[in-house]
Amino acid sequence: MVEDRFQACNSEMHSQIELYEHSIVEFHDTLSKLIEESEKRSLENFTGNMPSELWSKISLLIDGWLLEKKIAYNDASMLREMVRKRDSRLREAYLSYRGTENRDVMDSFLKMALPGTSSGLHIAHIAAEMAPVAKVGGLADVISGLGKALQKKGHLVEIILPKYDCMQVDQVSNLKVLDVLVQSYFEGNMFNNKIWTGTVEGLPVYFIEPQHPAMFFSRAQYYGEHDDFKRFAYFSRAALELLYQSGKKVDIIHCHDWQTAFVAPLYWDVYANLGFNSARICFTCHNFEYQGTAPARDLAWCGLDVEHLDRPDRMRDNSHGRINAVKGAIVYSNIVTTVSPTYALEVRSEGGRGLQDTLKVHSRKFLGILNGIDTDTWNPSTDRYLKVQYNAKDLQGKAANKAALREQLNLASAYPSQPLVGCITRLVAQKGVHLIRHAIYKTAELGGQFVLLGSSPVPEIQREFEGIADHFQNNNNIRLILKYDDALSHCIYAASDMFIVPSIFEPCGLTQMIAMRYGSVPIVRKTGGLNDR
Ligand SMILES: Nc1ncnc2c1ncn2[C@@H]1O[C@H](COP(=O)(O)OP(=O)(O)O[C@H]2O[C@H](CO)[C@@H](O)[C@H](O)[C@H]2O)[C@@H](O)[C@H]1O
Repeated sequence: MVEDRFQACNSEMHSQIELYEHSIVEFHDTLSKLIEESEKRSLENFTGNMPSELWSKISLLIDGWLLEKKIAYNDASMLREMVRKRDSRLREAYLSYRGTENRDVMDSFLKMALPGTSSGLHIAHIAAEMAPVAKVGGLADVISGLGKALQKKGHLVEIILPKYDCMQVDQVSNLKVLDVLVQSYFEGNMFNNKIWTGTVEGLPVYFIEPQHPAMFFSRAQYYGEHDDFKRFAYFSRAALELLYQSGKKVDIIHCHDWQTAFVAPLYWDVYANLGFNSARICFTCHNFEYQGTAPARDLAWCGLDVEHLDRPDRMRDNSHGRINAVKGAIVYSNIVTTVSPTYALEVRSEGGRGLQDTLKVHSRKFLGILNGIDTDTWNPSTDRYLKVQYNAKDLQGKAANKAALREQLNLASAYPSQPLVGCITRLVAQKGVHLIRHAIYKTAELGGQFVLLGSSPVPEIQREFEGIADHFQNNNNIRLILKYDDALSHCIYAASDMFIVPSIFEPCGLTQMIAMRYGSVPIVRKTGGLNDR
């Protein structure tokens, strides 16, 4: 009897739960339809105000989100206030979400708008590289690694990149062109720019495709063009124009290296006067060897005032009459960072490559922060490029990867314990090419194995290493692979026992950190970030 009543009660409860679940499913269906509908409208409101109909949709989206995350209505009062006041940051987050269909974007914004988690900022990185979609070297790793880390902390992060014809489009999800053209100034004219959006590593990215006759980013390579200064001055201006015209209320604009250093003076001398002044500018110099110099008159191309800026305390280079983009960013940014504390000390003297005095004048806003690596991308226990995944507690997998690499590169495999030395680098003077060469010959002499993966933008260095590769062609202990190959780089980190980084100077260095993550012992010169931990 009691049992029967219990059964009846139980089944009633079950049907109630089902009903409840059903209504939530229905609610979400309706919500998705609404979102879909609003997306169909393309981005016609991209530059204008949103009609109240869309604000109702935002409000509905928030309700769904609160329900999903089980957040009490009262805790969300700040969010509701933002809807009531038509807060532009909310509009911004919604537009980014619509542009990318990435739930993380909306999630991180909504999270930040809740009381107690209001540390969230709207951060826009303007950069020339981002891994894995457009990578030449370490700058690319930092843009995605730092972007992801900031997003995890609840900040709304967006990246603005050039739309290179040679970028790895298969690494972008939901790549699509927006139904707007952003016009930007260059050399006395206005040019249209197509704006593409997509998601890379969970981060919303805007790609700018200039409709300029010089086809700035359709050159089948990222850098090394005769008009690089022009290409990136154009991009810096167009990126700011995109932020300005979309009405974004960004808190931090973070620019990187000489290619986007123009952003700092452009922002304060041109855009702040137009009322676009909510942001503060952070400039990170990943390498003071590259400063972006040109005759002073070339500054006018992107709309900067040559007379105003061609002065020793502004953008004039400290040792010749040209203007210097990195110097401009140091003078004009609110905060200037470089990528390790030791390098930050080194660049205050000769390491500054002529900018040491400028850094001294601006020392109060200059600091070195050690880079980190993206531990999701560089993780031997999940790395899809590896033959066998492994971790610090189970190094069996490392031996299997060593065997696999030996087979792939046709190296001797009779002695599993024969040490394998790895090196992955851009082959430029900074990286100590003569020491790398020496290490290759010395390893061969001592009976070890050596695998070098690298390529050089300097034709003489590339030729020299092609010569060494030929020399060891029939040697089954030495292999030089002189190209860029992301998948192979993962396999080398996993297979090697030791990893050399004999840099003459090194602002931070990421390869020694990745090597450690893969259980390969780094052997480095004590310089810059190689001296820090
Ligand atoms: N042929 C190849 N194939 C595949 N992958 C390759 C490759 N050659 C290099 N890589 C990869 O590119 C990255 C290079 O990192 P580095 O730290 O050496 O940066 P780089 O000197 O380019 O950049 C600058 O910026 C970074 C970031 O701030 C600083 O760490 C550094 O000191 C400074 O010089 C690593 O992820 C490496 O695996």
